[in-house]
Amino acid sequence: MKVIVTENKIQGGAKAFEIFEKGIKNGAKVLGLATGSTPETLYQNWVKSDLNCENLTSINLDEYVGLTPDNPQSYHYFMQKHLFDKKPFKKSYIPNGTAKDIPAVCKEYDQIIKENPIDIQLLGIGRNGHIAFNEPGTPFDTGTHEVKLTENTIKANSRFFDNEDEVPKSAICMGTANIMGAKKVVLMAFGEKKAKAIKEMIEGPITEEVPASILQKHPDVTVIVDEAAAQELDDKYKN
Ligand SMILES: N[C@@H]1[C@@H](O)[C@H](O)[C@@H](COP(=O)(O)O)O[C@@H]1O
Repeated sequence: MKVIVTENKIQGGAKAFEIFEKGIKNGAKVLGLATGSTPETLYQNWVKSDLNCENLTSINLDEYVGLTPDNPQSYHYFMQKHLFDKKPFKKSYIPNGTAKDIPAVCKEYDQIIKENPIDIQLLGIGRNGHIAFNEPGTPFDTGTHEVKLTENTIKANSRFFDNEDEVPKSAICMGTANIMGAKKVVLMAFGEKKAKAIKEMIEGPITEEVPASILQKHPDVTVIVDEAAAQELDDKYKN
């Protein structure tokens, strides 16, 4: 894995945007996109840029079950607000968390990804090492599926909701197998709360208990971390 340590998340967002911009200029057409507070600085750079996205397809990692697209906590809403309102894409896919038949939505999503292989996949990371909503213990070969969120994740994500009870208990998530199928992966992490997960992902054993550790097997991963998230890493990763 290539590790880039930046001073702070503003610089990290600028670095991540550089990678996406270069990739798109070199022909990337399908982007795997992510939500959460981490990619916000990337999207800030993106909307300020003159990059035209009208020929691009986006495929988001996940969506909460039960939240409608107009719910401000939904990932549909997040993407609209942070990117798509200002940079419309040719086609944008996000799992439908309000569908009656969730297994059918998952099957369809796997098919969408098969037909639109992801050129660059953006990721954040959870404090317990989860990527998208692939929680510890999720088999590495899983495709799109409904996930029961762990107490850990519900607690961590409750900061976006009025209270913890409002956090949905499950989500639809592109599985680890789909993430590993992307040609290139860019993972961002900022802040000391991510330091342990970053260390385990890069230096620890590859184990389903740390979902992000599978990325050690991916041939093209760039990790962008600020100094706080990099603090537990071996010095050889610090540039
Ligand atoms: N499903 C999302 C992940 O895609 C994200 O990486 C993680 C960390 O979020 P944040 O970037 O806000 O720390 O939160 C959620 O669980």
